[in-house]
Formats: sequence, structure tokens, C-alpha cells
Amino acid sequence: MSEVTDFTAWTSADAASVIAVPRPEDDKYSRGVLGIRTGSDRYPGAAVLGVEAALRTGVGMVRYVGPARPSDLVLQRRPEAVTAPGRVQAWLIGSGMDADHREDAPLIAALDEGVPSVLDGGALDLVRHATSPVVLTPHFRELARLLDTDPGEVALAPASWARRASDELGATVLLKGTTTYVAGPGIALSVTGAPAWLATAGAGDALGGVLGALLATRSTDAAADEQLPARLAATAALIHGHAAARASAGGPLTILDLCAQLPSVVADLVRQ
Ligand SMILES: NC(=O)C1=CN([C@@H]2O[C@H](COP(=O)(O)OP(=O)(O)OC[C@H]3O[C@@H](n4cnc5c(N)ncnc54)[C@H](O)[C@@H]3O)[C@@H](O)[C@H]2O)[C@@H](O)CC1
Ligand SMILES: Nc1ncnc2c1ncn2[C@@H]1O[C@H](COP(=O)(O)OP(=O)(O)O)[C@@H](O)[C@H]1O
Repeated sequence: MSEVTDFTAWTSADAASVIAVPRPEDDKYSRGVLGIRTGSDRYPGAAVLGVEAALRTGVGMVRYVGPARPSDLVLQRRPEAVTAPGRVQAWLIGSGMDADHREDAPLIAALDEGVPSVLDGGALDLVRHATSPVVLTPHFRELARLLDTDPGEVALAPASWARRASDELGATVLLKGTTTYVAGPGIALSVTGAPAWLATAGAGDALGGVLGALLATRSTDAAADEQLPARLAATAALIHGHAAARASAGGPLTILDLCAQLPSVVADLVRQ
């Protein structure tokens, strides 16, 4: 497939324009609750990283729903997280999910709640069950699996494959890589500038948390404006890349260090 070039570079000013800043009259529920169904006994750390990233990006509450081991680890790291079931304004599903031991019914029920969702890792294939706006966050191997094509083809023309995936699946698609391509209905955005040091395990799990927080805090708007999920997805990639650059400072980084930079990156953006 030949590569398309009509992706618009997403800027810091663009990102600042879609971040929800809490108002004096807000409380935790009016700001937005993010439900997170991620992690597994095989990959418990993915749950910890997604929760950490969401809380540090800014959200009214995180409701984590998952197996005992990741739940315990999430609470050890973040007692702010709530593990009781309840209403949410957006879902993040699938990072670190073990597809071989996945229980589909509660995930499909979550996707039918009428709130926007992020699907990552082991839940990308559930896109066809979504009844509200959904953002997929695959890397090139995951996108190739989803579309039943050769990963090498996706790596050669990532923008074209992001566009095609969005059109075929009826979803917003954020394709991760050195350049991140976001394709949604009538919108195509690109985000560059993250350091290559970001190519380290767990980086994508944190990106899911950043995006989940942004979607939960703009939930009603994202349901009404079919292009807003793409703008929020590009904003998540931009925030994530800036936090990576600060954590890296020209050298290696860990994902918890990246997460620690998220509040100051968001603060600098909304101060502009
Ligand atoms: N700390 C954690 O809990 C982490 C969990 N993760 C989760 O792990 C799951 C699998 O994600 P992946 O991105 O690895 O899936 P991929 O589709 O990239 O890889 C699938 C499998 O291919 C193999 N593979 C591919 N390239 C390889 C190479 N160069 N050398 C050795 N083996 C290679 C690995 O066995 C891997 O398990 C996802 O659900 C993801 O969210 C990862 O995000 C890493 C961190
Ligand atoms: N060479 C690179 N330069 C900049 N960013 C990268 C590079 N490689 C990967 N990334 C970013 O790092 C993250 C990796 O996510 P992912 O592949 O899902 O990792 P994991 O599954 O280990 O969490 C994505 O945000 C991606 O855009």
C-alpha cells in the first residue's frame, strides 16, 4: 500500500485547547470517572502503569476492575483508586490483558454502557462490540493481527494502515510508533518528537491511562463530536511524548519516571 501524507501535525496549542481544566464548581464525579479493566496474572504491571498514568494526567476518579493480583498491586501503588464497581464516564480496557484467559461478557457489557472507550493490547478485537465512540491504540504488530495482514506491510506505510483501519473498523485508531498516527472520521493527525528512549516495555500501558483520563474528563463532548476522540488521542500522544522527553533528559527512562512528569506537562500546556 502506498503511504498517505495528509496527516496534520498536532501541536501543543492544539492539545491545550482540548484538555478539560477543573472549574471551581466541579467535584470528582462531575470531572469524570475512568473505569479501567486492564492487567492479568500474567501482566499485572500493565494495570499499575495505566492507573498511575491516568491519575497523574488528571481525572475525578479511577475505578479499577480486575483480578486479585493486579488489584492488590494497584492499591499498593495508588490507594486513590477505587475497586468497587459503579458508574464510569469512560473505559480503558485491554492493556496487559491475557487474551487466552479473558472473560468476554463483562467487557462486552462495559462496551455497551454508552460511554467512550479505549481498547488496547489484549482487547483490540472487541472493537466490533462497541456501541459508543472507541479509540484503538495498537502498535504495528497488533494492528497487523487485527487486520489479518503482514506486520512488515503496516511498518512500511503506518499512516495508510491507520486510515484504513479506522475506515474498516468504524473506530478512531491511534497507531503507535516513532511517529504516532491518529485516524478518525474525517480527521487525520500525527504526533512526533518523543525520544526513541520511549521504546521500552510499559510505555503503551501508560499511554492508555493518559488517553483514558482525557476521554473520561471530556466524555459527554466525545460522545457528541465524532472527531473529538481523535483530538484527545493525539493530545494523549503529545503529553506522553513530552513527559518521556522530560523523564529521559537525553538518556534512558522508566515508565514510572515518565508518569511522574505528567502533571507538570499538563500544567505547562494549560498555562499557555
Ligand atoms: N509490565 C507489563 O505488565 C507489561 C505488559 N505488556 C503487555 O503485554 C502484552 C503483549 O504486548 P506486546 O507488545 O509484547 O505484544 P506483541 O504483539 O508485540 O508481541 C507478542 C509476542 O511476540 C514476541 N516477540 C515479538 N517480537 C519479539 C522480539 N524482538 N524478541 C522476542 N520476542 C518477540 C513476544 O513473545 C511477545 O510476547 C500486551 O497486553 C501489553 O499490554 C507490555 O506492555 C509490556 C509491559
Ligand atoms: N522509536 C520510538 N520513538 C519514539 N516513541 C516510540 C518509539 N517506539 C515506540 N514508541 C512509543 O512508545 C510506546 C510503546 O507502546 P507499546 O508498543 O504498546 O509498548 P508496551 O506494549 O511495552 O507498553 C508508544 O507510545 C510508542 O509511540
